[in-house]
Amino acid sequence: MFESVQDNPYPDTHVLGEGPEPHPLLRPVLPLIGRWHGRGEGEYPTLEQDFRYEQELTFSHDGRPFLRYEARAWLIDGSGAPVRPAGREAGWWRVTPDATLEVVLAHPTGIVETYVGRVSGNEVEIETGEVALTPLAKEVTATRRHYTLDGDRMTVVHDMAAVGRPLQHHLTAHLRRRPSS
Ligand code: HEM
Repeated sequence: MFESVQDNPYPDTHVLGEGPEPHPLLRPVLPLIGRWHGRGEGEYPTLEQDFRYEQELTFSHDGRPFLRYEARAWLIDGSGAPVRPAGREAGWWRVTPDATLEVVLAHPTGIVETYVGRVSGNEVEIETGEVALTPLAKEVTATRRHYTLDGDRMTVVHDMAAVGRPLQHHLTAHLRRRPSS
């Protein structure tokens, strides 16, 4: 039987002050909540060329002590015109009672990462515990992300150890919080 049902009574929100009250354990990560958009630059020693990209991130919650996270990026040319879609990822940022972050991220490239990290003031740092790869995924053995928040601005630096190279810079993005709508 297909019974008629109502809208989900537990929606996510990415706007503080709208929707469910944030769980008290989310206090250290409240500044992340919102939609962010900006530009970045990337490199890796195995790549012939550096690249530029644009990226959108969303951190939202449903009143429980974790954030839902989603990010999409696309490459841009020197004039800022879109070239092609690039990295996408989605996952969950759990905040424990001692304010440790436990993060799980999944990528369409066959990579799943678990991270542990901390918030100190305006800085958030997470480092992989484990990286799982599907059979055709590129070899990634570790990654580290550093977020620096300054009100409605956020800088994200992403280092990775991949394809036989030690942990080093892959991406830096400068994002602004989008006005809530
Ligand atoms: C903003 C997000 C990202 C962008 C814009 C980006 C962009 C790129 C680009 C342009 C390349 C060169 C190959 C190609 O043209 O596709 C590349 C390679 C690569 N990226 Fe990223 N990337 C992003 C996120 C990530 C993440 C999250 C990971 C790992 C979890 C990752 C791992 C790799 C690896 C392993 C390579 C291949 C290196 C090689 O085979 O030499 N990237 N990335």
